[in-house]
Amino acid sequence: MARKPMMAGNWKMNNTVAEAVVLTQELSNRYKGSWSDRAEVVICPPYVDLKPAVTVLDFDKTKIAVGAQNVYWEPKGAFTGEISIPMIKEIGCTHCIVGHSERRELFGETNEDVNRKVKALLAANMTPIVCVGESLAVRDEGTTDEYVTAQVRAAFAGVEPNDVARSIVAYEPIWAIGTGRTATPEQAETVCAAIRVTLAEQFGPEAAECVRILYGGSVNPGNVEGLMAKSDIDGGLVGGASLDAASFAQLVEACL
Ligand SMILES: O=C(CO)COP(=O)(O)O
Repeated sequence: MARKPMMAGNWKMNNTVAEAVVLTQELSNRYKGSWSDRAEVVICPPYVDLKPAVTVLDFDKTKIAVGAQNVYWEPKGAFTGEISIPMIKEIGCTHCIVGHSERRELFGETNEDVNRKVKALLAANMTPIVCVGESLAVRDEGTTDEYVTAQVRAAFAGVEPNDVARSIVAYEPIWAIGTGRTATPEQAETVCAAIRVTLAEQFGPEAAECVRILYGGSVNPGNVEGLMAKSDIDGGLVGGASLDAASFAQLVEACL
């Protein structure tokens, strides 16, 4: 089954509003939706940049979608410092990263939190980009597949197959994030294939065949082609290289 490739940029905690406007203008000048029948492009800026990014990118023109990097599952209330799904949806976000390893490691996000966020986003008809990935210690123990597939099962526990089918999974080995040390295409494909097998076992082969599985971790214009050539890798979730319009454009072109 042909899955539409996706290139997603995770800006992390980078770019003020003024900087975000410049970068999104550069992106908008480059794309103008010319590739949109062959790939989906999403950028995930910090919260304060979301509305300016939606405005500048003008999805109808560029087909570049905007996602948040995190969200809380309750719709409103006394949750100081949190941002709700209705808030990001109203300003035009369609996607949201969930369970990034930085949120799990630095902010104590658990598999249960990830599951709540995934369910709440799907209930709001938004697209979760669910991040999973092992530490170097887990890889050295030889239990990567078990660890990552357990994260996938936990993230989608209790979710209906048709909702799983419209979700995105991003496999991001922690040891490859921001380190310049990319997983080899073979290493990445092995885990992405294991993720798809797990999804098929849990939710049926049809749903599993629809799920886009992205690879993330030091993706750059020099290594993207080899990764994208793998059958279970449907795109990338990119940090550093998404902060520069020219290099992000190269990544998008590589997945067309
Ligand atoms: O964490 C990542 C994307 O979510 C990957 O970051 P880098 O591309 O900077 O390694």
